[in-house]
Amino acid sequence: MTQAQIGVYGLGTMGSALALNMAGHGFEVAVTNREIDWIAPFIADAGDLAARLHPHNKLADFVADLKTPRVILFMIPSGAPMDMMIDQITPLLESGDTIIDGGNANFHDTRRRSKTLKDKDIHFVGMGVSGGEKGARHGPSMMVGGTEHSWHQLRPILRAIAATYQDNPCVDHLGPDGAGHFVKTVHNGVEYADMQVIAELYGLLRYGSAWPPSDIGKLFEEWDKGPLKSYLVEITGKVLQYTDPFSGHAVVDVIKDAAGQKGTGRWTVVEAVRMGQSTNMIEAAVGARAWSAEKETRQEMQNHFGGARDWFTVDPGVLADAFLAARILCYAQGFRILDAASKEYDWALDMGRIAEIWRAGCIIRSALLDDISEAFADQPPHSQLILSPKFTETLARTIPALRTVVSAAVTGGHAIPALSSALNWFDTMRQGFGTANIIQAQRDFFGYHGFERLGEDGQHHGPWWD
Ligand SMILES: NC(=O)C1=CN([C@@H]2O[C@H](COP(=O)(O)OP(=O)(O)OC[C@H]3O[C@@H](n4cnc5c(N)ncnc54)[C@H](OP(=O)(O)O)[C@@H]3O)[C@@H](O)[C@H]2O)C=CC1
Ligand SMILES: O=C(CO)[C@H](O)[C@H](O)COP(=O)(O)O
Repeated sequence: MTQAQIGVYGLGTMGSALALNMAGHGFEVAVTNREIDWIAPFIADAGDLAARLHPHNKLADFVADLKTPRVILFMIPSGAPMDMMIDQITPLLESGDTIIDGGNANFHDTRRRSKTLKDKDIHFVGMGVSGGEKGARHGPSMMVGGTEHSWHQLRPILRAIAATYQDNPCVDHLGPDGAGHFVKTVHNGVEYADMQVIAELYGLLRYGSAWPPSDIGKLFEEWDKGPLKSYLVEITGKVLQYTDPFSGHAVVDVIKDAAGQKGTGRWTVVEAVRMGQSTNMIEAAVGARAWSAEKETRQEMQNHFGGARDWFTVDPGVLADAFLAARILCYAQGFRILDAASKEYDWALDMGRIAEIWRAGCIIRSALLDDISEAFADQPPHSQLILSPKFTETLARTIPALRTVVSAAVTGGHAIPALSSALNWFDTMRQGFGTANIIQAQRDFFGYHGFERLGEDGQHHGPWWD
């Protein structure tokens, strides 16, 4: 039998879909799984593609079936399982082989693993994969970090299986070691914020204007035909129009309002803060998920304070503009963190290229990303999207709508952590002279920390120390 061109370890949701995608593009794929009972049913369900899938029950046989230098993709949970598998497989590998972690790993782990394996001349690739099961099966967006050697090995396979946008595969080598996983982490941070904004807009229409879920779904369907076009808007439109077969209610009404989270949103926030940045929309989204999980406390609070919200009468067109403004600000915050990390880790991330490979296949794909890639091509001042001529005009036009929505919602007692964070960030950034002079005066007063005087060099102290 021909040797396999790539091995896929982990036949869960993502690994099995990626293996089928590769086989569907003509690649010979060796496959295995921790629980070997899953392997035979996977092959049985693969139909014609089974001819190019090489199942193995033993790790040593799986490795031996691979062409050298070997390429092995792991699609398993991040953290300890990945370390354990690296320990198991490394003794079976040879110089020049590549291990890929396609899971949502913390990029610090990826950097550590790349360094450790480099000493054994094994290459380690941290690859962000986005698009969920369907994306993995029919075309994901993939963010690759690692060595040029590995990219050379992987490129033909990844370009073949990736989603395409105007014939351009949504995959690229973004930088060394943790670059790919960091970009995926920020992708997910943006995903959290965009989802939270959508949930807040839904809440305003549902609880402020008493729109039934199906009507809100139809509005999202409309929005998906214009500048707000995106995968998340599309699926929200669909989700809201489903009826629960058991109760006959809208499906959203039978889903517990407590959101899960696996860590990537939180990592985005932690890294942003560690680098002296802030991404208050993503912080708001991570926080909102955490608060949502405190359902009992919220119910107790409602008993004490009441959960009533005022009538909210804002035109859907105004909501759409507010959404567009918030979405621009959300992406802008994501790209600011990417820029900061790129400088700190010397990754030389190409922001325009990242926007390009996010245009199809991934969860945050949206019409706006096309404009963002063009905005980066024009080199916006200070690399800031909010200063890009491509967006300043749109922001000037849509911020009044965001202000209208935020003011009405806040006055009416509607919780809108992400929308209000977006506006707060915008208002902070448009003040050439803010209020941090007071912070500096306080710091100097209580701690002799010193401050800069306007137009003068050096550190100074206030008259309170004379
Ligand atoms: N689902 C999604 O939409 C996306 C997921 N990801 C990431 O992809 C990775 C896989 O996710 P997904 O396919 O959804 O997960 P699943 O739970 O569907 O599958 C997990 C796979 O990992 C294996 N596994 C679990 N624990 C271990 C272990 N300790 N050692 C070896 N193998 C183990 C499982 O084997 P077994 O069958 O024996 O349990 C199974 O093959 C994760 O890192 C996830 O964050 C990335 C993008 C999107
Ligand atoms: O990577 C993904 C999408 O891009 C995964 O679906 C991930 O699980 C989403 O994060 P969370 O589970 O925290 O919502």
